[in-house]
Amino acid sequence: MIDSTLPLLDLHRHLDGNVRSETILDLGLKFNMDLPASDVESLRPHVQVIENEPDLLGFLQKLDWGVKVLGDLDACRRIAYENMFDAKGQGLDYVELRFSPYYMAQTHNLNIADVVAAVIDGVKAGSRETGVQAKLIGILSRTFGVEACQAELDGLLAHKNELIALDLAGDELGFPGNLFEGHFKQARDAGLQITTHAGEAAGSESIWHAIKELGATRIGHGVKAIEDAALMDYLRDHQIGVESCLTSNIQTSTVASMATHPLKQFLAHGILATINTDDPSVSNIEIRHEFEVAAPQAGLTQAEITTAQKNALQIAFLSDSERKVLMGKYA
Ligand SMILES: O=c1[nH]cnc2c1ncn2[C@@H]1O[C@H](CO)[C@@H](O)[C@H]1O
Ligand SMILES: [Zn+2]
Repeated sequence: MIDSTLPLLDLHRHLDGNVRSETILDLGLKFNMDLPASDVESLRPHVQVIENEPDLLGFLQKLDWGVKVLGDLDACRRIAYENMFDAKGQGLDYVELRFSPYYMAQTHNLNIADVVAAVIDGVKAGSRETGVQAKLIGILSRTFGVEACQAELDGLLAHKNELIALDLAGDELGFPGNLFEGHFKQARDAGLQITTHAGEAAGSESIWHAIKELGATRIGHGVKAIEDAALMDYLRDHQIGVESCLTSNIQTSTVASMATHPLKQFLAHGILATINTDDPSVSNIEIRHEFEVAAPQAGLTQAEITTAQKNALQIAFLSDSERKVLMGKYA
């Protein structure tokens, strides 16, 4: 259960992995695109995980239609705006929304920095109207390679004051973190914090690299840390937060079953692990489901679920005063 005396946060949520089916259909019509279906039900298998995918890349394909229909900047703004209302509908008090502007810009050749501006604008408007607090994390989509990621970084840094952190997502096995050390140095020099997807498809060495070479102070997924006792201690001792995404990890076949998910062991070890959604519309889940169905299936007790909810407050990219404001609503 969600502890209703505490704020509810989602720290790992891709806004371009949470595009409504109705919006995909609507934008497909608007931009005269050849969609694989013309109603929500028949679109479902093209944009949602129906059965667990054999691997991460199979899962990631399901995000593609959500960005292919982004025919102009208004469309980018729209999905960002709608994400804030989805968050509100789930009772979220604070979200860190992440997005890959290169991925969003790619199909229709949009200007990357303009896509970033459109997303910022949509999230700000949505936040104002819903009262849900939001911060934005820029993503480098490693799948498109080193040069594309530099163009993506340039677009993000053009609006660095509106972003809180930089992430690295996509094909972790095909494009290891060492290819992106220069990118992350630029981001840190620009004042961004770092959280990267690591130890999802690749092993614990990818997590070590993210921390030591990319400067990550939080890790997305981090599942493979469970295979490395020294890393488990390091994460705890250095208060490196872990953004766990239970259902996503099953759907990508990163973890074989909910019962064997390492989140419970992360918490027992004293690691600041949290419960998050990843790509809500693609996974066909929401934060409530992760707390109320997935977490108990992963063996978490109510006390552990509450600890995860508290950990999110601690590791969120918030200043102390912002954290107090968020807590104040529940005092
Ligand atoms: O679970 C995940 N693991 C790795 N990369 C992901 C995941 N979900 C989405 N993306 C990646 O994030 C960018 C869009 O925000 C895309 O690069 C997408 O492939
Ligand atoms: Zn993710």
